[in-house]
Amino acid sequence: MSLRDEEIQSLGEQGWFTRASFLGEANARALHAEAKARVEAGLLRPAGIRRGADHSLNRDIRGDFITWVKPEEQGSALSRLRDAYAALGETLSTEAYLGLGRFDLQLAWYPGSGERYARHFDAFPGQSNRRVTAIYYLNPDWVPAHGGLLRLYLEGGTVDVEPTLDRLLVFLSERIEHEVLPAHGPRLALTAWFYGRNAG
Ligand SMILES: O=C(O)CCC(=O)C(=O)O
Ligand SMILES: [Fe+2]
Repeated sequence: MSLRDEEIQSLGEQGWFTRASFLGEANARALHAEAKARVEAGLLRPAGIRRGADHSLNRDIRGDFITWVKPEEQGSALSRLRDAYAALGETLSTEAYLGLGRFDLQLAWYPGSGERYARHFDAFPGQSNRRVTAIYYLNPDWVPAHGGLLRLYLEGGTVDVEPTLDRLLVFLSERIEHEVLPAHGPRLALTAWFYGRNAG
């Protein structure tokens, strides 16, 4: 894969870019079916943020359900996405000089009863080797009333990204604070966190 000039420029200047169509509709629909099957098989667990000494989950801060996606069968749509993310990481390293290494892949599902994920960073300078966050959205039936927009907090104000089928969003994990607004329809995404090349 290759990055467009405006994507490299946006990443360098603003710390993010989005591409409305990443793998094409047929691939996106196949991925949606595989992701949904994992949800329906009961493989996802409440994410949440640990709250104090009792370690209970604060679902008001983070209401999604997640599972880590391990390397999967060749030929599956998920393995094609993993390959596409690997190619994205290499391209970001060569064309945007980001020096990325391996990545973790997570499937996240918001059932759609108003769950959200409060404003946060994915990484803090010096505390983590997470360098780049890439999110691929899988919501074929999304309409504005479903909400679940990803709000980015930028220097000049906020930008809201629609979690529509086949959309890719890429941002610098340490630089872009963001928030998932309440989801009133089912919301699926596959997120990759890329680590620095020298990370353990
Ligand atoms: O799904 C999204 O749009 C963002 C999720 C998120 O911020 C996270 O998992 O850290
Ligand atoms: Fe995040």
